[in-house]
Amino acid sequence: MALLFIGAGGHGRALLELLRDAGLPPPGGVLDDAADCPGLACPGLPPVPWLGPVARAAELFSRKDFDSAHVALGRNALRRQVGESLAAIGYALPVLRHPSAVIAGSARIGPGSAILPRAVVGAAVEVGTCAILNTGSIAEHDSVIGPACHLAPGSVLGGGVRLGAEVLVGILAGVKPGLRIGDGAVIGMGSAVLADVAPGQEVGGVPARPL
Ligand SMILES: CC(=O)SCCNC(=O)CCNC(=O)[C@H](O)C(C)(C)COP(=O)(O)OP(=O)(O)OC[C@H]1O[C@@H](n2cnc3c(N)ncnc32)[C@H](O)[C@@H]1OP(=O)(O)O
Repeated sequence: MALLFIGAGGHGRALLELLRDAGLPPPGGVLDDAADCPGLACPGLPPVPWLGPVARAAELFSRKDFDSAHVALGRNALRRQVGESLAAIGYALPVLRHPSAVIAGSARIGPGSAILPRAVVGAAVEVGTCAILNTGSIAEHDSVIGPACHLAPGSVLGGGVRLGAEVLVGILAGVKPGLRIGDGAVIGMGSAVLADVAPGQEVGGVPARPL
């Protein structure tokens, strides 16, 4: 059965390329709440038809049109919420992994996560559900990445960093080994994080300070 995508935006396009590079078939359809959604399109790839709003997921599952899905939404909290509701319906949430990603054999990747080109996941790393490890990001050994976190392109977690749920580590940001970053925190792009970050806190700069 075909894969259903949720979200017809830029992250969805990145994942279409990932599927092609991995030699996997494109999704059979996409759900998106935008009323005028044209479907998911990327030059040179077959268009993915829009099948309606996200609320149609249960009906499509019960009709046996789809049995697996991927949430291609950039907003962490929404991606987690939609991923959990799809899992409750019964959808399988496969990990989408680009062939150029390097994932240690001892790492564990949660269902619904996406590992983009040249991401590196080190020894004994644990990644929760519906995470995005974006292009060229690095999670060093023993790091723990909570559900629906996003390591943006080029960001780096030193060894043993612990991220709560729904943390955004911005483009090219770095986190010193062993630190803890609380649920929902935002690490601004280009930051150097040298101390723990509280839940919900937004930090930026070198060294990173509350914004
Ligand atoms: C494939 C992809 O594209 S994945 C994309 C992933 N997304 C990212 O990596 C982006 C992460 N987001 C950021 O870094 C943002 O700048 C945020 C979330 C930290 C702040 O965004 P906003 O709330 O819109 O803040 P805004 O731009 O209004 O700036 C507010 C202040 O913080 C400062 N600031 C913003 N971002 C940073 C940063 N990364 N580092 C240091 N200072 C910053 C601004 O200079 C400004 O300071 P001022 O008030 O003295 O002028």
